[in-house]
Amino acid sequence: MPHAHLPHAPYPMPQLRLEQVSLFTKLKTQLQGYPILQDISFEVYPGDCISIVGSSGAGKTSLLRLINRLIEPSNGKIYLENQEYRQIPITQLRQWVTLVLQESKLLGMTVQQTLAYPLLLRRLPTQTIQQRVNYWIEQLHIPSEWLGRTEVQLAAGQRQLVAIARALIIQPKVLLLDEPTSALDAATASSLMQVLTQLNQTHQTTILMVNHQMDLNQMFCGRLLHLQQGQLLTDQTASEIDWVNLRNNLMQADSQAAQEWI
Ligand SMILES: Nc1ncnc2c1ncn2[C@@H]1O[C@H](COP(=O)(O)OP(=O)(O)OP(=O)(O)O)[C@@H](O)[C@H]1O
Repeated sequence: MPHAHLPHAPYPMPQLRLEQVSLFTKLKTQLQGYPILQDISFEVYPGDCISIVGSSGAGKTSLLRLINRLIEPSNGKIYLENQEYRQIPITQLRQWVTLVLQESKLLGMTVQQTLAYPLLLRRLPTQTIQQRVNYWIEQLHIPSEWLGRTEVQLAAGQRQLVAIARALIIQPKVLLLDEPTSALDAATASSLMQVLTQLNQTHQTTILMVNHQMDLNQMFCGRLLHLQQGQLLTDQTASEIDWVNLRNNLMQADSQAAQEWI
């Protein structure tokens, strides 16, 4: 979709490129693989803020998992800055492209330990670790009284904020978020989206997020990918989207899917 890339004309190459990516799962009872994603191609440029929408089962989470290389495509290729994914050491790839899942675990650590841990692994000096932890706590408005708490002492939305801070602390180039605001109340969701937008604009951190909350998509995202039954139906900039029509389509698709399940 060339129109979606016009604002990025000065960039010589895309940051991420998916080239005819398909994903099939093969169940023992099936002769043929079951298609989860089919023939997906798109490019992402530094500083893009992209929402991925689609009805339940459309393949949104699978797409994020492919881009984080938690799973491999059955066909097609994924590139980061022109390097094919399989050529990039996995630890390096995950430093550059970080995924925050919907249900994040803090692995029994306190919030303070959770945030410091990725930096300890990278053997950064104690003072740098503390400075970076403090910076992201402040950016995401995480209250200092949470720092000594473990995940059982945090509500789902609070855990989600900490998991996002833990992802940002390693300063990824691309941040992948799976329904980051679903467990948050409206005010916290909106303030998180503002922080993410600011991050996107000031640090050029690229954001790809699955988000069902269309009002937030409309307010904060510059581009939207619409998946339907594993295919990329549209790839549009925010100004090109007919939001009313899109909401109706998604609601209709979800109610049809629900009827098929009954
Ligand atoms: N490991 C797997 N094995 C078999 N089928 C899978 C696997 N992972 C996903 N699927 C199937 O692939 C399809 C897409 O799943 P995915 O979770 O990517 O969709 P989604 O758009 O994120 O849905 P939701 O909005 O409900 O989270 C679904 O039909 C799902 O059941």
